[in-house]
Parts: sequence; C-alpha cells; structure tokens
Amino acid sequence: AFNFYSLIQGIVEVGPRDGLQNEKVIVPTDIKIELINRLSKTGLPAIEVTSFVSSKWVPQMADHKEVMRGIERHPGVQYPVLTPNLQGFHSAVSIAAGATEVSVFGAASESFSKMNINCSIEESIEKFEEIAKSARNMDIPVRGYVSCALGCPYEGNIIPAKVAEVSKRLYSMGCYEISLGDTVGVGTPGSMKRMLEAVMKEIPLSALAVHCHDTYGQALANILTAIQMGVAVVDSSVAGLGGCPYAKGATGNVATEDVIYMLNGLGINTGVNLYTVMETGNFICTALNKKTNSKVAQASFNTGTIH
Ligand SMILES: CC(C)(COP(=O)([O-])OP(=O)([O-])OC[C@H]1O[C@@H](n2cnc3c(N)ncnc32)[C@H](O)[C@@H]1OP(=O)([O-])[O-])[C@@H](O)C(=O)NCCC(=O)NCCSC(=O)C[C@@](C)(O)CC(=O)[O-]
Repeated sequence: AFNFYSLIQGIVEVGPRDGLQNEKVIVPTDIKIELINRLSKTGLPAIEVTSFVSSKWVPQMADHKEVMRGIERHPGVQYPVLTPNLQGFHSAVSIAAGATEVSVFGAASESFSKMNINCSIEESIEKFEEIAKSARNMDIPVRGYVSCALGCPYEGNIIPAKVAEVSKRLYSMGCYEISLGDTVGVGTPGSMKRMLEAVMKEIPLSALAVHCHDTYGQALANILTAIQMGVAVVDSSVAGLGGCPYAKGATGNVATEDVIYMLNGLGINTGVNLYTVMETGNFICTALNKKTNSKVAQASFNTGTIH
C-alpha cells in the first residue's frame, strides 16, 4: 500500500529566528550562537539562523552578522536567513555574513504584508523577484514563505485561492520551496485541507512545507493533515518558542520536540535526536528564564522519562 508518510524529508528548525525574534529582552549574541551550535548537533537538516531586516523593526535580529560569523556550520545542515529586500539580501550574502541560503517572506493578506514588511503584496513580489534574480546568479537557493495561509490577525479569513496565487508567484520566480505559514495558529485540519487542495493545484507537493503556530492548540493536528496529504517538510521551533512581532497574541511555533515525537510514533525516522533537541530546549529556556512550550519536554521533565 502507498505509504504517505514515506515522503517526509525533514524538519526546518526556526527557533533561533522565529522563536527569538519576539523576545522583548535582547538575547545575548553568544546565547544565540550556542543555541544554533547545539541544534546543529541534533541531526536537524536545516536551521533558520536570523533575519536581515531593519533593526528598527525587529531589534532582536540586529546582531545577524555576528551570529552568522559566530556559528559552526556543519556539513549537511542548511542555515537559511530571512531577507525582505535586496538590501537585506546583499547584507546576508556579504563576506561578513556568508549566508548560503535565503528566504523571502510574503503574505496572502494585504494588511499583514503592510504591517510586516511595509508594502503591498504586489510590491513585495517585485522586491522578491529582485532577490530571486540576484540569488540565481549566485547559485543561492531561495525559500518562500506565505504568511496568513490559514487566517490573518487583521483580516480574519483568507481564501485558499489567494494563498495559492501568492504561492504560485513565489514558486514561478524560483523559490525551491514554499512554506505555508499559519501565522496566528487559527487553522484546523479542515482549513489546512482546503488550503492545501488549492495550493496543490498550482505547485508540486514536493515543493511545499507547513509552518504552524500553536495558538489554538491545533498545530500537530494540522501538520498530521498536511503530512497525510503528502507534504514532506515541516517547520518547527525548539521548545515551541516564538511568535510574530506583527501578529499580536500569536504564540510560538509548534515545538520541534513534539513534532519529532509524533513522527517517531508514526514510524518516520527523521534522523533527529529527540533527547539532544530536548536538552537544547532546556538550554534556551533556562537562558530566557522561560518554561518550555513543548508538551513532550514537560512530560519528560515531570515523569523523568522519555518514551
Ligand atoms: C522590510 C522592511 C525593512 C521595510 O521597511 P521600510 O521602512 O519600508 O524600508 P525602506 O526601504 O523605506 O528603508 C527605511 C530604512 O530601513 C532600512 N532598511 C531597509 N531594508 C533593510 C534591511 N533589509 N535591513 C536593514 N535595514 C533595512 C533602510 O536602510 C532605511 O534606513 P534609514 O535610512 O532610515 O536609516 C521592514 O518592514 C522590516 O524590517 N520588517 C521586518 C519584518 C519582520 O522581520 N517580521 C518578522 C518575520 S516574518 C514572520 O515571522 C512570519 C513567518 C516567516 O515566520 C511565517 C509565518 O509564521 O507566517
């Protein structure tokens, strides 16, 4: 029988970027570097390191170059960074930072696009096309995000056709993968299914990823739905850290620990060591003086065992 789970390619760890960008207190650069170095040893295939955005907009990411210079890069691990425009792209790929993969981040909601990157969807596509063109010349892979794929903090419902349209434009300009973001974590398996059905008409499944926040406690269910439909890449954040500075009230991404636990239970070998990810979660939660949002880490801590 066809095994839809066999397609799983991996987890994109977004904790150092999406997880930390919303922290009010500036996290010391050496803590960020140690977090990434620890994550690099867990078997994760990709770790999103930082953002080359305006430090006036997101002060937490102002040390992007120092973080990029300070991390140990492991063979076989990708270290993508966010770039909203050509200025960010040039800074990311400069010798001082040395990024070898970038992500552009658009939205399926006009209001969110304006609030997040200060331009319309159309204007953002023009900026991303400039990045895609330069990146192609330099052989730098570009990943594309579509925020508000299952709802918008300002506009509420977002129609699947709009998500499909923006995704298609990002894919057509050369983004190798489109990560569909449930920015505010309002989606359900029902809305995930409807949205993916629309997007899958435009883009091959092998080029899709899901990026679920867990605000309404639906993230794992939504991810399972996406995997059952054939999506092979899942974004997650160690200890479930995070939130978006331009999506008030949205909690962190689904915890990496919880995704690995679920995938292990499905018999999918991700190659990621759950124990070392939990240790890394413990490291960053201690540094931030926070409790983990990972249910798996909480349970292991409470019971003293890992299943
Ligand atoms: C995009 C901009 C820069 C436009 O901001 P802007 O103000 O429209 O930019 P501008 O081109 O008019 O330039 C104004 C100033 O910004 C500077 N500037 C311009 N570009 C850059 C740059 N790349 N890096 C550093 N500085 C930059 C530029 O040099 C200038 O500086 P000044 O002359 O005033 O000193 C701004 O809106 C911004 O930085 N936004 C950040 C948004 C962000 O990081 N959001 C969080 C990440 S997205 C997310 O979390 C969602 C996701 C991906 O996880 C998926 C999901 O969950 O949905």
